[in-house]
Amino acid sequence: MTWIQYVLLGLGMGSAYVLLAQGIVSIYRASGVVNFAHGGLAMAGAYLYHVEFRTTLGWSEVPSFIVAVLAVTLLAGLIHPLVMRPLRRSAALTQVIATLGILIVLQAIASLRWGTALVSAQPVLPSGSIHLGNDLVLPADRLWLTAIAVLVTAALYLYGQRALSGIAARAGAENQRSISALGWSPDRLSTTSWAAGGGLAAVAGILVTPYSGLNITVLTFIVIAALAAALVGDFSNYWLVLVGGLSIGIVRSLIAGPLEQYVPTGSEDAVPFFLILIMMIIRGRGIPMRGAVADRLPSLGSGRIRLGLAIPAAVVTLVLVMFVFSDDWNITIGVMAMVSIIMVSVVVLTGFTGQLSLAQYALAGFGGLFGARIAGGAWHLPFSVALVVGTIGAAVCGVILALPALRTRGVNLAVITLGMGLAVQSLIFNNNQLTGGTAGVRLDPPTVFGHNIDPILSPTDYTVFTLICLIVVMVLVANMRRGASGRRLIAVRTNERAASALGIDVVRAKIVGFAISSGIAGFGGVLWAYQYPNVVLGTGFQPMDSINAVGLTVAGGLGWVFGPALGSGLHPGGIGRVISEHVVAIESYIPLVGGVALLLILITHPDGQASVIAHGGKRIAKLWARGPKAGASDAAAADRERDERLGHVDPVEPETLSVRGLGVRYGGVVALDGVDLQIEPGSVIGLMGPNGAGKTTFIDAVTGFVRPVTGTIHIGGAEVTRRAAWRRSRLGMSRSFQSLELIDDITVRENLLAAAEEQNGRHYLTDMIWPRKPPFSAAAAAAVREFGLAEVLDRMPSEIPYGTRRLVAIARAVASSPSILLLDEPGAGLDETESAELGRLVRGLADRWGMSVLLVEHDVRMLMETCDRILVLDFGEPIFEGTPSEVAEEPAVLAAYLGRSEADVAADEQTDPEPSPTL
Ligand SMILES: Nc1ncnc2c1ncn2[C@@H]1O[C@H](COP(=O)(O)OP(=O)(O)OP(=O)(O)O)[C@@H](O)[C@H]1O
Repeated sequence: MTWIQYVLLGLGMGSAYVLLAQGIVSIYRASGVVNFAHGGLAMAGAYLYHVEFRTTLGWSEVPSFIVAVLAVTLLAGLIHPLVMRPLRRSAALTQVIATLGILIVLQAIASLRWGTALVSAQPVLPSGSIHLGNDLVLPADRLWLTAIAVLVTAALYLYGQRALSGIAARAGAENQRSISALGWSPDRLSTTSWAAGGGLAAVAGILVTPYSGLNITVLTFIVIAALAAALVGDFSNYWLVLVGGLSIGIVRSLIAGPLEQYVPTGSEDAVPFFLILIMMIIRGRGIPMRGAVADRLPSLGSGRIRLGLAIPAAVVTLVLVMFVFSDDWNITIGVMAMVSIIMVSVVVLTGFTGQLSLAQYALAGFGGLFGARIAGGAWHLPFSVALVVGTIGAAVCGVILALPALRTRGVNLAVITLGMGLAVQSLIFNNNQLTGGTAGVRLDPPTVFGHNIDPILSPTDYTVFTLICLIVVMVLVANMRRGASGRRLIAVRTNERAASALGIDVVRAKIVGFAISSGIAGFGGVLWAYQYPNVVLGTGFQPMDSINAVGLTVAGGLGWVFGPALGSGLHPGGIGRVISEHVVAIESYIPLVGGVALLLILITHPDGQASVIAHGGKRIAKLWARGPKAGASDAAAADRERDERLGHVDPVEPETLSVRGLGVRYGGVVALDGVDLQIEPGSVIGLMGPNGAGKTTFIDAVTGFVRPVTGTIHIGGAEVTRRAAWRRSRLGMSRSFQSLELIDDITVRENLLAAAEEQNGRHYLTDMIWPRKPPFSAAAAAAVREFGLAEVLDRMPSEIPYGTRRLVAIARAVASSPSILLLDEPGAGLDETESAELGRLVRGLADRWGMSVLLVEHDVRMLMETCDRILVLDFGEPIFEGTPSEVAEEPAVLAAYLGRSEADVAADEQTDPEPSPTL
């Protein structure tokens, strides 16, 4: 009986999640943005109603409710044009971070106006109990709440299905242009959805506060449950969101009730996280599907350390700290250095690897926890050991965190990591037995080489130490960026499909990215923990700190190693604290200033302060040198000469590709059925067929991007049918993509290097100490020469003409010296002369390099002139295989192209025996 009672009680809280989640989904459906500030809007509504209007002004319930909901509706309606609209062309990552910036601002305003203490609130809905018999009592307010949730769900569903503006809003999330073409203004629709979503958030906040209590963090983090519910409905299906939200409410209620004795304390807060985790494992994909839109990502620095600037800057800072500044200033600089180290972990993970984690302070906390357990408590091991153990421990935790990231990406990963941060805080950091609860763990003062650097007694020494640590971490990460491992991580961030095709083990790259980033966060966490004699994990490493860290890193420059140092100035313990103490008392305004500054920077310079400095620096250097520097051009010429010297063609390892009975289905669509093909070394086999015949699917299946339902694939004697794409690449199979899929964030040279260099896991560590920019392999150098790319090697792919980019894509596929090369419409978009030249180059790859080449092309002339044999597909089935002249005369082929019967085509042939040049 108790169980049913708890289920009924859980419906109440679950309904609040549903209301919040439906707001998130409405905003997402219209504008494509996951609003992490939704809990902040709910909080604003709740404070306005319960504190401002009901308590302070003494208004009655109805006007308080109406005005509070309208106020938040207006606020959300303004957020769109003021913040989100200017960012509509920015990276999805930037937009998510903008919503985090809004959350920071809302929290800062709420804390200034209403403080941080927990406020209890009067019930809003009619109270009383409904007796259901058998001692079952259902509080009437929960029933009301559930009814409201169901009604709102039904209303949203009907609006989305029936109302024209609802349908247009839904279409707008996917393609803003399509709805403009239909005469709707995407901006107005998005603004309306933001306003409506905000209103719903306010309703949810007002109604849920009597059960949850009210302070600035409670409602902010209820949003995690709402995000989990939204995820159940895949941010689109309102009814599934209802089921998800109610289920989370019920499970939480059961955990707080009859299941309490079986689960650790704090488990109810972890429920949404585990639900999200399960959803990800069921729904996620290892590699994104073809057609997944490559997002524009924040731009990246080159990782080059300008010694002429870096050494003087480091020396001056250290001299100032040691001999000029007071202890007070030095404490601030120490805080900024420690925060910067944790933020460098964000650069590695989000900047370089493209994984948005909102749990970096949880990882820093693990570092602090392991370090404190080793150095405090019974062990009493030295500070240096604590640093090592904290770093390694956090890196191991990061590997565990990486597991869900292997099947998800982008915003979903942000949701899951935010949930994880909260779960870690509830289950681990607030657990008395593990962390000493509010008393914390006592630590001995740190010593380095026997020298006491106690942060309380000698803060300057501790600051000098943390600054040296920051410099070392920055150098290691800059080295990594310049080395093979940096290229690999960036390839993964930019395009997982292209990375796999280059032989990069995407899974390993992500795990390593998480491990290195978490190790750095853990290292920073140990330093942070040692600031105090007693480390209290529950308050020292909070989920909101993780959000701030990402925000500040973006403000500083997510793609630059020195970005965190710039962003850390906006940290509450940073420069603002000193100004507050010595100039004007602004301490309580620092979070607000930080949040507003973040939003302004995002809108004006989405790539952060570092990008402005880096570009300004480049411009000054150019002016200074008045033209390219002699030294630089000498180096470039030397590079070129060395590449040229290597530029003779070594034949590749000869291998035959054998495909037997290949079949692929996409749901009900049979994309390929029983296709056989053999390609011998030194030959070019063409694959042709009308649009949708299955040509790209064939390449996808052979190279490991789509799993076939029937058939086998062999490279030489080795069967590879079930092997991952990157493994096939390493066995000598390379491909190009119809849509090129170049790695746009690195230069052409780095694109070729990423393909050509040996894929060795050891580089992830060695690069940090000694990054390598190896000369091109013989194959890559020959490709550069044959494809005429020497002049564009040091340019970004986006800076070179389209035709040259197509050549870069092929050169990249050739750079690893593959035995088998599959080219997917390499000539698309080229004019006749360029196509003819390309055909000759492809022929050369078979004749002189000895490759087994598959050429998919619509340009029939190029196929006829280049291929030894041609296989023709139609509706996924092989209809003919033969020499080019046999293909040109085959009625079945002409019939497939012309959409006519074979008999008609044969009859035409008799009257006009000339083969059609266009087929
Ligand atoms: N991810 C997918 N989900 C469902 N169907 C798909 C998917 N990808 C391809 N298809 C379908 O499979 C069939 C073969 O498509 P494919 O792109 O391989 O043809 P193609 O010959 O390469 O066409 P094109 O010349 O236009 O590039 C088509 O009917 C296509 O609609």
